[in-house]
Amino acid sequence: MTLRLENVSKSYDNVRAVQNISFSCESGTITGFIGPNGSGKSTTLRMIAGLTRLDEGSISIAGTRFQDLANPGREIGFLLDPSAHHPGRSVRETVGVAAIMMGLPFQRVDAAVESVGLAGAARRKVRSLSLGMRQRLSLAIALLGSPRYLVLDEPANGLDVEGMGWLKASIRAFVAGGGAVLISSHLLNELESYVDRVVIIDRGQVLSNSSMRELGRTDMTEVDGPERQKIQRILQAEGLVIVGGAGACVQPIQVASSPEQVGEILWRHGVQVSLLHRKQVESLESYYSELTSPEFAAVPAVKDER
Ligand SMILES: Nc1ncnc2c1ncn2[C@@H]1O[C@H](COP(=O)(O)OP(=O)(O)OP(=O)(O)O)[C@@H](O)[C@H]1O
Repeated sequence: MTLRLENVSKSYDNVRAVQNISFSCESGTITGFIGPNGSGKSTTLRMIAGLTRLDEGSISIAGTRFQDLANPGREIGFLLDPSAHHPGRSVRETVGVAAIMMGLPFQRVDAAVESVGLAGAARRKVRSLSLGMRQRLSLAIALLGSPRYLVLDEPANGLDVEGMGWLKASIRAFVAGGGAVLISSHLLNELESYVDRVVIIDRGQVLSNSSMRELGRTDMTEVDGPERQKIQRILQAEGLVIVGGAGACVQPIQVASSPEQVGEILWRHGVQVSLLHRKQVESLESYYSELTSPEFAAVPAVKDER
């Protein structure tokens, strides 16, 4: 059971919002989806929901395109835009409309409203709800059809401390039941405490896709030598991501890979190396900062002049 994106691209006029990205979310796992503002997260999540058309590539939910799902709300739940609900409807009516669309009995509505802690606000109009309450309402609708997948765009926005704890517990319970969750967030310290995998995106491209376990073991390598441009060119040609120190920078080149791999590649190419050592990843936030830092990030591949 997999939510799979393969070579997905999307441009708006001349903005390349998403460029050839691929990753998948397996059942029983929580995948964090992180990146700077404007890096393409919402565009990607909206493409999964069929709200934004793909230019290229494919997205499938357990092998089926979203558009082809017979009853999408029973398969995959979305929390994309908490302000999308009609402001004049009550909480109960809003969930009720969703239940009708999914072909669910109205009896499910009160339980759903209660499960997200909104029983006391069931008759309040959406326009009078706080952002955190709208997030809870959106989650009630996302979970209403007992889907197997959940896609959440910044669900923690507007939640208080208790709300954050509740959100985490809800996501964990969903995954414990065999579901798969894809969640975007800027709260990296929070995210680190409960995701299984993390996909880092910047300028529409996936920079890193690894499990938290792998990330803990992921080595950043610092490497340098008299032929710095050549080192950069060779490592990029071998598919490694340079995260800093390239070009004319005075710092060593930083590579998102192990020193063993970097050393083996450079040895194979006969390049002289003056420095090669491991730089440990301390936290998701520090790893993310290294990958996406404006001075260093997405170091463009140097042209192969050979
Ligand atoms: N409807 C649109 N029309 C034109 N450009 C758009 C549209 N939606 C997004 N973009 C552009 O696509 C790029 C990616 O935007 P997107 O909203 O996917 O980023 P994001 O990672 O979700 O950002 P944030 O963290 O700020 O929510 C940005 O350059 C944005 O300006």
